This record gives sequence, structure tokens and C-alpha cells, in this order.
Amino acid sequence: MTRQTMAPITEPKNSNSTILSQKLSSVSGKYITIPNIPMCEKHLLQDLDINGGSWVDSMRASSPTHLKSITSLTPSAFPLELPSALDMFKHIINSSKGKQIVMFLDYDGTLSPIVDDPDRAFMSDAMRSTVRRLAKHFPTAIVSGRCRDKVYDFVQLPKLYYAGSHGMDIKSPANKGFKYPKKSQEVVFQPASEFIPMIEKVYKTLSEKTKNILGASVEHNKFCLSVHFRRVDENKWNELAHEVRSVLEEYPELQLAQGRKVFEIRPTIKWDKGKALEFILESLGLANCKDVFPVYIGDDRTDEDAFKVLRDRGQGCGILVSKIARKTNASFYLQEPPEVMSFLQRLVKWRRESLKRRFRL
Ligand SMILES: O=P(O)(O)OC[C@H]1O[C@H](O[C@H]2O[C@H](CO)[C@@H](O)[C@H](O)[C@H]2O)[C@H](O)[C@@H](O)[C@@H]1O
Repeated sequence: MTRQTMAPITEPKNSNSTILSQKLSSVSGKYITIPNIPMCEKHLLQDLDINGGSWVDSMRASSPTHLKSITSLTPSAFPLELPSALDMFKHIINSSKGKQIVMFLDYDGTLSPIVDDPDRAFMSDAMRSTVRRLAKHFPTAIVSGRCRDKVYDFVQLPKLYYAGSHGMDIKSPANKGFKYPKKSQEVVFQPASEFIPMIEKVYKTLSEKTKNILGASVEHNKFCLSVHFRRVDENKWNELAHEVRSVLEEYPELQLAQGRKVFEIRPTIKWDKGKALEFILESLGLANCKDVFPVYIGDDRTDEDAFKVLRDRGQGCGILVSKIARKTNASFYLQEPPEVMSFLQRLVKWRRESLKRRFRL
């Protein structure tokens, strides 16, 4: 199944990737258009093991309190034995030698702590100033499930790429600053724009159907929706999942994924945070470059698509933010946002020192 839409441009890396290879081109100075972003297989509640009884287990599994922490596990019990990105900092830096580092940062749970109220997931001033300094040295993108405007309001830094709605809404900075490659282009990219009326309709229906479930909330993320159950009593999860499933059965064009105590509803197009990463590299003129070192830091299941892209490309590294042992395509872990901040600060420090050495300042 294919659709006519705006899309990028990267060479398929494997048979699953059906994005057409096409040179970046500009329409109206800003938009990139190519036909045919394919639809992907629909995932519904049953795909999440949420059918017949086991779906509450799946909802429960998105709660760290039900899982073992990395530190409580012996290495052999933690199959991937991920090393800490802080412990491996020198190794990461050595691997990036002679390459252009490009930073990709998830927002919730990576730059800001997970909190009960999604509207109050503020990042600290210290984290903001760390990201500001980071972006002075490396092209930097925020990649989030939230809608782009909302994540921008939280981050408030103009010289970054922002990829909202799980990568379905990408905008480059107007004024990039000197750290961006000369070849980079200004882009706005929205591959799911035709789904806006449908998302609007489902938002209204789901808000209505869940309004009597105490603590449930539906967040409108423009090209996708988040149904939150962090504040819903566990004995109401069954009812909530039933409502979500009954609505989505009417919309075969929408699929469901699960994040951290949240159902993520999005169009069934083959577009995700991994594709967003590739798109941004392409718009920076770095997609086919061997000397690029993308670093993607994220905590969510949706970030796995980006980790996998890096693993498949054999470039850069994925860093999972988690205190919880889980299967991942990331190469390293950091435990929580404060560790993310330490890692980013070390990166800035290392970069400043190497510039000083180079220019003997
Ligand atoms: O891709 P991200 O930036 O990580 O966004 C994923 C979802 O994050 C938000 O929800 C999560 O964080 C909330 C605030 O800490 C928390 O209350 C919720 O339980 C988490 O799932 C955001 O509200 C969603 O819209 C994003 O899709």
C-alpha cells in the first residue's frame, strides 16, 4: 500500500526500507516532496500482547517498578551487558575521531524527568544551558513523540532541529550557526499531514470515551495521539484499553504502540524516529558520508527505531536512558537525565579542549 505524500530521500538499507532514493529537492524553498511513503503493517492492541488478559501485563511492564533495575542484575542476567556511556566516554570519543558528530536527543525521560503530569515535564535550566552549549559545537536535533511546538516550548532553544510527533514533523533551524555543514538545507517535512483530520476526529472520540476514567488523558500531538494511563488506577486499565481498542478498530489507517505508561496512536505510514534521523542527516548533507558519527540518546521503545538505524548503518552509537534491564539496539546506557547531562557536558568539555589544542588558544 502506498500513498502520495511529502517525504525524504534516503537509500534503502534493507528490504524493509521502501523509502525511495531521491535527491533532496526544494519546493517553495522549504518543502521536500517525493511520492509514495508506504503504509506499514498495522499494530493494534493484540500486537502488544494486550489481548485477552495479557494486555494489563503489557501496561504493567511499562512501569519500572515492576522490573529489575540494571544495577540489581548480575551481568549474566542482563543479556546485552550494556556498558555505561560515561564509563566508555573515551572509547566513544576515540571512535568519533575525524568524524562529524551529530547529536539526536529524545525529550521526555532523556532531557526531562518522567513526571505524572505531561504538561509539567520541564527540563532544568542546567540541562537547557548544557544543550545550548552542545549545539554550539555539534548539529543537534530534538526528536520527540510530542508535537513540535510543544517540545519547542519546553526546550526553548532556536538553533536546533526539532522532529516532533515521533519524527513526522521536522523543522530545521532558521539560523543554524556556524557548526552546521555548508551543504545543509533548510527543511520543513510533514509526511503525515493528510492524517490531521482523522487524528482530530479520533482525539475528540477518545477524549469523550475516556473522560469518566479517572486520571486518563488524551494528548494531541498533531500527527499522533498519546493516551496516558500513568495516573489511572490499575483496576481501570482494562476499561481504558477496551475503549482505546474499540475506537481504533474503526481506523485501520492508525496503529498503536506503547510507551512509558502511554498508548501512542499514529498513522500506519513507514515513518518513525529512525527515518527522522536519516532524513536529518540527509538534509545536513551527511547521509552518504562515511565520516559522520551520529549519537542518539533516548529512553523510549520508539527510540529503538533510531538505535536500529545506527546499528544497521554501523555508524555512531545509540545510548539507552534506563535504569531497567531491557532488550535494546542501543550500544550504551545512561541511567537518568542527570547522567545524560553529565555525558553531554563531558562532550562539550572534550570538544572545547580539543579546539584549544588545535588552535593553541
Ligand atoms: O519521544 P519523547 O519525547 O520521549 O515523548 C514520548 C511521550 O512522552 C510524554 O509522555 C511521557 O512523559 C510524561 C511526562 O514525564 C509522563 O507523564 C508519561 O507517562 C510518559 O509516557 C508525552 O506526554 C507524550 O506525548 C510523548 O509521546
